[in-house]
Amino acid sequence: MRKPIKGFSKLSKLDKIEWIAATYFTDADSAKQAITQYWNTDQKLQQLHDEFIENTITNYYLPFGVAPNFLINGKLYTIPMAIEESSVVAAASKAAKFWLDRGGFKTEVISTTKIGQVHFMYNGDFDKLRKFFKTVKPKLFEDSQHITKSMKKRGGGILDIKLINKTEALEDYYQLHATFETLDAMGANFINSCLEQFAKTFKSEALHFDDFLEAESHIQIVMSILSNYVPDCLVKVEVSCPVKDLSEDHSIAPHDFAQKFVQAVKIAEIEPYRAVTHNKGIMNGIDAVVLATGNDFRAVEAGVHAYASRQGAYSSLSHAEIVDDVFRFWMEIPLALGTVGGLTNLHPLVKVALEMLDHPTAKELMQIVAAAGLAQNFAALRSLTTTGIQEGHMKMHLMNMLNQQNATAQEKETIVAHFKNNTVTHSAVEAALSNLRMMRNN
Ligand SMILES: CC(C)(COP(=O)([O-])OP(=O)([O-])OC[C@H]1O[C@@H](n2cnc3c(N)ncnc32)[C@H](O)[C@@H]1OP(=O)([O-])[O-])[C@@H](O)C(=O)NCCC(=O)NCCSC(=O)C[C@@](C)(O)CC(=O)[O-]
Ligand SMILES: NC(=O)C1=CN([C@@H]2O[C@H](COP(=O)(O)OP(=O)(O)OC[C@H]3O[C@@H](n4cnc5c(N)ncnc54)[C@H](O)[C@@H]3O)[C@@H](O)[C@H]2O)C=CC1
Repeated sequence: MRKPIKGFSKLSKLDKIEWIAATYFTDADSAKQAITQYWNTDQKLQQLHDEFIENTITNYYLPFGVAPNFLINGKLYTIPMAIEESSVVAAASKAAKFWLDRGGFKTEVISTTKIGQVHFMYNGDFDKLRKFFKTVKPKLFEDSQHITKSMKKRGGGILDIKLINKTEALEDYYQLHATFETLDAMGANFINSCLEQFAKTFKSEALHFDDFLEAESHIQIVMSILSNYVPDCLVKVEVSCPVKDLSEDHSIAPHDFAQKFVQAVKIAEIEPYRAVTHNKGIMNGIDAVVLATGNDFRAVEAGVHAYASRQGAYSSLSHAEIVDDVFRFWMEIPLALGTVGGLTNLHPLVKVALEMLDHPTAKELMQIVAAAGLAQNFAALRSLTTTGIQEGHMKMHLMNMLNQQNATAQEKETIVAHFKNNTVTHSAVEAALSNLRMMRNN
């Protein structure tokens, strides 16, 4: 029977590994070897990674790939992508190359407002609370000046604070609902610091507000936190071209392709089962760039999916139409991103990614990330509505399958050549490899 451990966090990295290896693995030495082989030989670099999180025992590598040829508002980018799934980078690259000759991606930042809330409980007369809020509002701004000073100088800060009555949904529940402009920062720390200051001022000032009865003056602050739902931090991305220009090969007529493509998008607009997978395809592109640029993909994921449900049912993030023989494919997506703060100035590969993108502002990064998402969606839908997804995906997945079978470099070369003209499936790869090995042994 395994026992819990006390004080694990205080152990050294080596002692943590020793304990894990001894407790959970039948072959403790191999486990230790598997864990420590990913340590970086540069101790300073390793320490930097160790200190990103807590109880770090090793590094977990993700491939860092690039998708070239992204023409966004007339500027050419090579987009860095950190992702484990085969075919995503290839798909983004292929879509970028396709749209390169058709005007590229047109993007526009619609808004950059972020939101934070102080959630509190008040048992009393709402009119008195409203009056108190009006009186205290200037002091909420004033008391947070030590936090907002530099952000204000840069052109950002607190935009507004509102009192919201939520008692119809939950007894005694109110909010201070604040909006912020955080410029090049994702803003979590700035917003949370402001909110905690609002909460402090709000609670203490309530104690001295003359109109409140004794019970009313004791406001209970439940929590102060930014929201990852950012429907007003929105970017738009679009591609379009005459339908006749959609043709690449002659397997499907451009008009038929455009119609089928639009139908596929319409299905995702009205059918949640399909919409989730459709949007997953978009997030293939978005998450990979968000990760490579050191941004918070959980925050982005949560916000994007909430946005996809904003009309009461989960729906497609992207839309398509054919008007006057012009094909148009677009989406609006909420993205709270930073190009300063967080990991952006710390992780050496994030610095590489940001330099590769020409040191973008947060607004520029929103547009680049959105283009990667739309490109991915275009590539997936083109495959789905023409060849089927498996052909391209399995072609890219071939190397993983060969690695699983411990194929040698020479075997890989022969098998890849074989599958240039044959359909890749797990059983076909296994059969081809075993044939090759049998022939060699005879
Ligand atoms: C996979 C491809 C691109 C093959 O497409 P292909 O036509 O066989 O590729 P190709 O060999 O003719 O090359 C054309 C271009 O594709 C790119 N490309 C091609 N191969 C590579 C490679 N090895 N490394 C880097 N880039 C590559 C590259 O840009 C290349 O141009 P070049 O560089 O030669 O000038 C195509 O079939 C495709 O786009 N498929 C879609 C794949 C996809 O969406 N994958 C995501 C995983 S599936 C999923 O999770 C989501 C999904 C699909 O369920 C979402 C949904 O349902 O909506
Ligand atoms: N719910 C959530 O999403 C939460 C996320 N986080 C984490 O917070 C981190 C991001 O927080 P941030 O506050 O963005 O990072 P941060 O606090 O590390 O850096 C941002 C700071 O950089 C400074 N700055 C310098 N130049 C600037 C410019 N041009 N524009 C704007 N600010 C500039 C400002 O002081 C700003 O507050 C992420 O790692 C995220 O994972 C933390 C708590 C909750």
